[in-house]
Amino acid sequence: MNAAERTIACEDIASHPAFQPLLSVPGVAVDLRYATPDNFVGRAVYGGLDCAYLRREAAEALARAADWLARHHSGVQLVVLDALRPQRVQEALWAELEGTPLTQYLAHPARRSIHSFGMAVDVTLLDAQGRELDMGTGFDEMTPASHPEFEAEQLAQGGLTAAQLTHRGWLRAAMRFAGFQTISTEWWHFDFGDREWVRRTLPLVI
Ligand SMILES: C[C@@H](N)C(=O)N[C@H](C)C(=O)O
Ligand SMILES: [Zn+2]
Repeated sequence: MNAAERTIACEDIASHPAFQPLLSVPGVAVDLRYATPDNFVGRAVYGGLDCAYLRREAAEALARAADWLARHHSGVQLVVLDALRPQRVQEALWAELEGTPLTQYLAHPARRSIHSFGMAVDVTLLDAQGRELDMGTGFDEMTPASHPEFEAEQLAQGGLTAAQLTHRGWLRAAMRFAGFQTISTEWWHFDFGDREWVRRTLPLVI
C-alpha cells in the first residue's frame, strides 16, 4: 500500500465503513472541545469539519466502557471531549505549543497521534445531573497534577484529594475493562490497541 492509499480525508469519514459516529455509541455523551473555543487554543480548531467519529473497534470498546460504568456506578456517564482528530488539526495544535515544554502533552505530528487514526479518545465522567465529576484538573490542563504517574505524590502533598482520585479510578477502570490503555501524562486520554501497530497499519485521517 502506498502513502496515498493509507490516508483518508476527514471529509470522507461519514461514508467510510471503518468509522462509527460517536452519537451512535450507546450511553455516551459528546462535547468535542476542539469544535468550540473552550480549549487551550481558545478558538474552534475543527472549523466546519465533522470529527465526531472513532474507528468502529474503538467505538465498540467505548460502548463496553459505558456499559461497565452503568453497571458499577449508576448514574455516572462518559462524555467524549475529543476523538478522531485529523492530522491537519494535530499540526495546528502542535504549532500552538511548538518551542514550549508543553509539547510533552501532544504527540508530534510527524510521529502521529493515535487520535489521527480514530483510535484514541479523550473522556471524562458526568454525574446523574450532567455535571462533570471533579478530577482535580480540567481537560488539557497541562500541569503535573494531570499526570496519572504523579497521583500518589500529589495526594500525599495535598495537590489532589482522595475523592478526585476515586473519580479518576472509576474512569480508568471502565476504560481498561473495555481494552483501552492509559498514558502517563493525561488522565483523560486513552488509546485503543497497540500504538505502534496502529501507526504502522491503519490509514491516517488527514
Ligand atoms: C492534546 C491532548 N488532548 C492529546 O490528545 N494529547 C495526546 C498525547 C495526543 O496528541 O495524541
Ligand atoms: Zn487525547
